[in-house]
Amino acid sequence: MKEYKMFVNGAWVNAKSGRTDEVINPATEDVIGRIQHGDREDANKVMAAAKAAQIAWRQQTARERATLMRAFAAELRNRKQALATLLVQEQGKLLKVALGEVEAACGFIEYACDWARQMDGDIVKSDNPNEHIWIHKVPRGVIVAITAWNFPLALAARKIGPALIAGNTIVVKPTTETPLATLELGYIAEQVGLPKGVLNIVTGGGRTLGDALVRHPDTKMVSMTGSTPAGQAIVKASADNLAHVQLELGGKAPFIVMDDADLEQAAAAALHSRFDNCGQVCTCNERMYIHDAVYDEFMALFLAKVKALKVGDPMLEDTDLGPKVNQREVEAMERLVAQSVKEGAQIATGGARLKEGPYEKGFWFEPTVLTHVSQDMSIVHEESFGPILPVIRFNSLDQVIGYANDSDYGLAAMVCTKEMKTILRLVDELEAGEVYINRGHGEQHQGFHNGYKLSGTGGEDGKYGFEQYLEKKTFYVNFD
Ligand SMILES: NC(=O)C1=CN([C@@H]2O[C@H](COP(=O)(O)OP(=O)(O)OC[C@H]3O[C@@H](n4cnc5c(N)ncnc54)[C@H](OP(=O)(O)O)[C@@H]3O)[C@@H](O)[C@H]2O)C=CC1
Ligand SMILES: O=C(O)[C@@H](O)[C@@H]1OC[C@H](O)[C@H]1O
Repeated sequence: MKEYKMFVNGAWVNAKSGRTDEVINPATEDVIGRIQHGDREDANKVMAAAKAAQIAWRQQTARERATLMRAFAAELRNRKQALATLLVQEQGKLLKVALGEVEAACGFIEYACDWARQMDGDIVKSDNPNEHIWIHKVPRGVIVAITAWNFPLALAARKIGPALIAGNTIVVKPTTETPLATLELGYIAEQVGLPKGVLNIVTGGGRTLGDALVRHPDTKMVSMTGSTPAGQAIVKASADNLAHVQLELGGKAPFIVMDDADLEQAAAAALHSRFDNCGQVCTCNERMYIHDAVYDEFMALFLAKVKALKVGDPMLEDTDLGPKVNQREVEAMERLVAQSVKEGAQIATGGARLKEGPYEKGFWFEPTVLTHVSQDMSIVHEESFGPILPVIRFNSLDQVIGYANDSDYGLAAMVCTKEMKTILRLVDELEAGEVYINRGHGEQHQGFHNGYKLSGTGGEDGKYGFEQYLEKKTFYVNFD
């Protein structure tokens, strides 16, 4: 087991409180790490360090910052196996998914580095003679990054990359559930010679340390990934300093199989998009709509695939699902299934927590498919963020667009169809920021990960995500 301190101003420090928290392995319930329990006092110290460091950091050229960050990404890649193993231990994700997460983290940083010589501004003609209007893009200052437990390393890199290339400094607060791989980034910062105070990593509860960071007067932007309630609390807390807030929150993505779909392709995509990372991906297939004309054929294909899924040791190559991340989450699965059955749903497969034999320790749940589900049931509207899939039949495009939009969320949607008219209608009518046609979920760095409704605000990734780490400054230069 490893003891971690907080990485503040280039040094490893203890929390002022002297308190620590344990991190457990969700597959074994073993304690695998101990972290500092930071709080409001620690927030002031780390913000002062980040603010002081930002002056020299923004004065470096973007190319110099990118050179350092490319070295950072290269060292991250050098440590891929060890970091992936740590991600498996703290989050329970499959080793192959964890290896992909480390690569995604490298990619997020390298994508940001590509922007180093793309940052531009505007020169605009003035209405006044002998006057220029210059619109400059400048860094915001200190960025606070708050991340969730499902892809902790990638979510941190997604924010660190653009923040630092744009000339900001950053304070990262990972979730107390899965902070270890993120803390390892401090050692990489040391190794590549990132100036002190540019990257800071602190640990502690969101409602205490996180809240103090959000409220701090020197916080110029908060980029948070997590649940909708936490995101809403952050917006309220940021009102005092009016920090720019970028939120990636909950989702309830519909997976729609039209009557003209390639059913084998659709079944494979639906399976991956529900059970990837044990259903703990924000863009997962959270509710599936199957056209009446293909329902029986599709469900026979799909259920056979679900029943073949293997739940077990996430380190093993032939495992399909690891454990849920903690006790609270696996109990939430039990609650959701019980409530669904009470409301009239039927369990087509799965439905129970695994507790016997190799599952005696850990937080295991069966891959679950619910049928005879109606649109008004709670499972169709409440995010499960786990291996539970309600299935609903539909008989027209109008009906299924209405079902899909009947949600407080609007992060992602998946639609299997070959019909161009259908796809073009979805551009206009589907209330989701990210739509996948004929494939399952999986963003790319150059896209734009953008939640509608209660799924978030601001969006991140790509050109539009990078731009949010820059502020505009307009000069009216008169030379009469
Ligand atoms: N849209 C997207 O891209 C993604 C969305 N998610 C969503 O995240 C949720 C699961 O992640 P989970 O970690 O449980 O989410 P939480 O909202 O519980 O926590 C996310 C982060 O926010 C912190 N936090 C919580 N409350 C506050 C607060 N009032 N002020 C400041 N910080 C706070 C947490 O700290 P701590 O935990 O230490 O208390 C944690 O670091 C799901 O709803 C999922 O849909 C997940 C990944 C991606
Ligand atoms: O946050 C999520 O759940 C997804 O955006 C996930 O996070 C990092 C990966 O690259 C994405 O698939």
